[in-house]
Amino acid sequence: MLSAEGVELFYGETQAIRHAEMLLRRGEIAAITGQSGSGKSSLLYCLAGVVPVADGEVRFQGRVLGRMDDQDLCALRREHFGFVFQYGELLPELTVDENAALPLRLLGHRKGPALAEAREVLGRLGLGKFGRRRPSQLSGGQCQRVAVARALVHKPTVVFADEPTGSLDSGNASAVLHEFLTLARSMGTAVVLVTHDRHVASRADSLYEMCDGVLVPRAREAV
Ligand SMILES: Nc1ncnc2c1ncn2[C@@H]1O[C@H](COP(=O)(O)OP(=O)(O)OP(=O)(O)O)[C@@H](O)[C@H]1O
Repeated sequence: MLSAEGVELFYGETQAIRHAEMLLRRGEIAAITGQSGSGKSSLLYCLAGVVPVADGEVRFQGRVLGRMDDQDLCALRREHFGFVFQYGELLPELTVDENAALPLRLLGHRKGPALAEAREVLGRLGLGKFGRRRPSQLSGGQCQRVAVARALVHKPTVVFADEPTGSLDSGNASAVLHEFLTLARSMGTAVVLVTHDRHVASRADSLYEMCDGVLVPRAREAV
């Protein structure tokens, strides 16, 4: 469904990704661990078509992202991809419901049905009562759940999650991650999860380690 074939990425003289090979199947949860600065986030951006690769190809459902024009790539990302970042990156002026409904609004859904969908997903994450609050009125864990709801509300094909629980304490991180992966699995959504946390990575179907720009597949027992 999503693949990287010989992907290379440079920032000026710095080579961030060296010939990365990866295959993500429908509904698969893949985790990428590795030291700070090893290139995990950079690979995520390549896979999501956010940065153009210097060499090699990223393919999504048979289409080479690097050969698509900006408009088509944006439309593909909007429909098929979801994103969760370390700090939820919620919009402070919108309510929780409105934040979670954003991807549907960007896809052209009317406000009422989009909010109803958002409330349904928020409810599955235990936030049914918080829809009318602003993000500033939520805890860190609740904000990350809203970010998860926003990433999944449009039932994307794949969610890219960059340290989605990195800002939370370990108990909270574990709970949010469990809810995130359970919801993604129930929707058949694939996840590429970047994390420093090897325990978090052990919940994935497939594991990779990024070592100085080189992506190395790892056996589950190695974690
Ligand atoms: N915009 C940029 N311009 C120049 N160099 C960059 C840029 N972004 C990242 N880098 C460099 O590319 C390399 C990989 O960075 P990247 O953020 O992908 O690593 P990471 O494994 O995600 O790190 P962390 O776990 O700390 O987030 C690092 O050497 C970093 O300094």
